[in-house]
Amino acid sequence: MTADTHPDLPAPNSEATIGFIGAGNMASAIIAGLISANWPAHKIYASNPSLPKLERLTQKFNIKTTQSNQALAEQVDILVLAVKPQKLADVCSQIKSVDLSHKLIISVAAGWPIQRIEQNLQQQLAVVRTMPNTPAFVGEGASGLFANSRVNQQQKRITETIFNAIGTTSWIAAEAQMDTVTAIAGSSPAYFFLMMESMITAAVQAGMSEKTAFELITQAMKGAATLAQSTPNKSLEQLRKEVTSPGGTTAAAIASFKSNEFEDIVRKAVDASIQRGKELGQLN
Ligand SMILES: NC(=O)C1=CN([C@@H]2O[C@H](COP(=O)(O)OP(=O)(O)OC[C@H]3O[C@@H](n4cnc5c(N)ncnc54)[C@H](OP(=O)(O)O)[C@@H]3O)[C@@H](O)[C@H]2O)C=CC1
Ligand SMILES: O=C(O)[C@@H]1CCC=N1
Repeated sequence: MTADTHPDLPAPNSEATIGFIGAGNMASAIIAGLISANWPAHKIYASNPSLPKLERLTQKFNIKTTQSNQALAEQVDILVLAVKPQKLADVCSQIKSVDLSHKLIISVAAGWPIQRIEQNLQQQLAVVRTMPNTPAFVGEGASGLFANSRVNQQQKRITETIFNAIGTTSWIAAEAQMDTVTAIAGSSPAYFFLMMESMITAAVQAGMSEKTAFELITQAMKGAATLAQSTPNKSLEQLRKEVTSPGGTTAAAIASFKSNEFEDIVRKAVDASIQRGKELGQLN
């Protein structure tokens, strides 16, 4: 056996059992991605305190569900911690008696450092800390991944397989950067939604129908992102300048953004998110 193989985990070919503690938004998005990627439904488990969310997942995907986190933790090869950071200590105390040493632990919780997860579970474990985002619901997620030193290559590949099912994945070199990943990728869809909401409000005030404004604005945002991704030889600044005719309409809007310190507003928001991530990682 090499360091890259693990006796209890099959190759990353959807053969392992995977269980989600917490059957909310992120768990549902990842489960939907796994099902689309042909992960067998009978190898996917979810646990949650309230039944309706479990029933919805069973109806939609025919996965296995339980209200017992402990039973789920005992059953699966890959355990995904998908509860709010404020609930993670409770979950850890419910499952710490389970021997997790041969399992891969994946956390999607904001803030919580891997070391704190291990401390709360009272075990040294192979843990991947991840930060996906809600565009995962449409297969367009962006997930940052960080593995501790106990995670082997096979476990890294299986983590990539899971998160590639909901979008793109980027391995992050230092765990300290995970709060930044949260600020710029986990949380950022909300910033873009706020931007689009604000633009729709402005367009409606200028007399346009909300429907037309929605169509134009969402497509413009999607198009700008696609253009940036498909033109790697041009910087974002260059792309921006190509829109901005001297003395034109864009220049007027950009000047207004700048005079209202848009860049400073964005920097402060990202810093606030990073700071909150650090706090969530320490809250009891
Ligand atoms: N939403 C997002 O955009 C992103 C979220 N995350 C992270 O993902 C995690 C989950 O967030 P999200 O899916 O949005 O949250 P949700 O509230 O949608 O899901 C959390 C789920 O956990 C359940 N839950 C609560 N207590 C327990 C418990 N003791 N045992 C098992 N399940 C429990 C809740 O059940 P009930 O509702 O019945 O109480 C709920 O279904 C968070 O840690 C968050 O930081 C990461 C990236 C993006
Ligand atoms: O707002 C939050 O705390 C979570 C983490 C990233 C997105 N939602």
